[in-house]
Amino acid sequence: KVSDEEVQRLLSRGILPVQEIHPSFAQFSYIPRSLSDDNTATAVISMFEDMGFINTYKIDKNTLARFCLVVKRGYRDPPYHNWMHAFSVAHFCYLLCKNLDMGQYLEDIEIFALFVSCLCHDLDHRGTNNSFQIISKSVLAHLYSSDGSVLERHHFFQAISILNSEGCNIFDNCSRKSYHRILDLMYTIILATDLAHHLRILDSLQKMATEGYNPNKPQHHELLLCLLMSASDLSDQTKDWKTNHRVAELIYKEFFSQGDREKAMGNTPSDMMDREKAYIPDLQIGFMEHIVLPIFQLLKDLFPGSAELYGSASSNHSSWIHISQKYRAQGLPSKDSLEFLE
Ligand SMILES: COc1ccc(Cl)c(-c2nnc3c(C)nc4ccc(C(=O)NCC(C)C)cc4n23)c1
Ligand SMILES: [Mg+2]
Ligand SMILES: [Zn+2]
Repeated sequence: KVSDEEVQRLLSRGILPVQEIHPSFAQFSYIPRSLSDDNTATAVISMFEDMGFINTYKIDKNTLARFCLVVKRGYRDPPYHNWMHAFSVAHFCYLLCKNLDMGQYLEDIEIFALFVSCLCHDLDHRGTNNSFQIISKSVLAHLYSSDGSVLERHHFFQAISILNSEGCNIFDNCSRKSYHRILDLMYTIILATDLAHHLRILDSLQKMATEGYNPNKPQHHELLLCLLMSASDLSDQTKDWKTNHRVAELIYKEFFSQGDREKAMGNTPSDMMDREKAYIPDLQIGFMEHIVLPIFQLLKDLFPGSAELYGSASSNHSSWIHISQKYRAQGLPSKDSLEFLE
């Protein structure tokens, strides 16, 4: 799938320092989606280098290059859940490591596993959610539905199968003990990307933030990894308004396609997936109030240095409220795409 020429071409220019990719590459304000697709694999290798993982885990450069290209090709091209989403999620994880003193909270191997999980967390996503797998009786549902988190289990096993393919195992030079620890961490972290899982641990997350993080508690390490993964998965919400509403357009394009398919199967889609019923501004306001803002509030409680992330998410929330009032007043149908925002 990935030729030796492609691997050599990726390595030919050597590992680019992150500053050469963009002067503000390591700032929270940087928009990873502004990078062109053919520079993303190079940027991933630069992030591995900049976080010291290539040295610490003795990663062979050819193996790393091939792994990055195979993971990139392991994504399909739905409107939202594509490689650019995975790349932006991994970039945000990199920002957290560079801007917050993560080493005071987590072991290096946990941060390493988190970054690799971000890259792999939505592998082979089809642009439909877990309930669609069940109602459509998809192959994935047949494989994993008894345990729940159908898609997330698939994403994890896709990552394992990439690691097991020729010349792609970036953990080759790790000890057996580290190898098993990394895979256990990846399983926990990728399964945690199911929003239903996040909602289940929300009380424990609030409790941890209230009593204060205790690096001596393994449970706190696991909870923090889940929180950082969810925050990274939703990091588009902490960027500028242009990114925020562009991403909303992609998500609802994906949702409405699923809704169309559910109708074609004779099923009734949820309102947020029904292009005839969805009022996007209000759906966005609800999602930000129930999911996004609480996550970045927790992050702010645990890492005061991350306050600006809550600030930008909050200002995007205000923009949606302004839009909701403005267009509701004018009675404009919301089922048109979000062009009215341009
Ligand atoms: C962290 O895992 C995921 C998985 C899939 C998606 Cl699409 C997202 C995601 N990423 N950005 C968004 C935005 C801007 N709006 C969303 C509106 C609704 C939902 C949704 O799934 N609602 C049902 C649930 C609460 C029971 C997800 C949304 N979302 C995150
Ligand atoms: Mg996912
Ligand atoms: Zn995701």
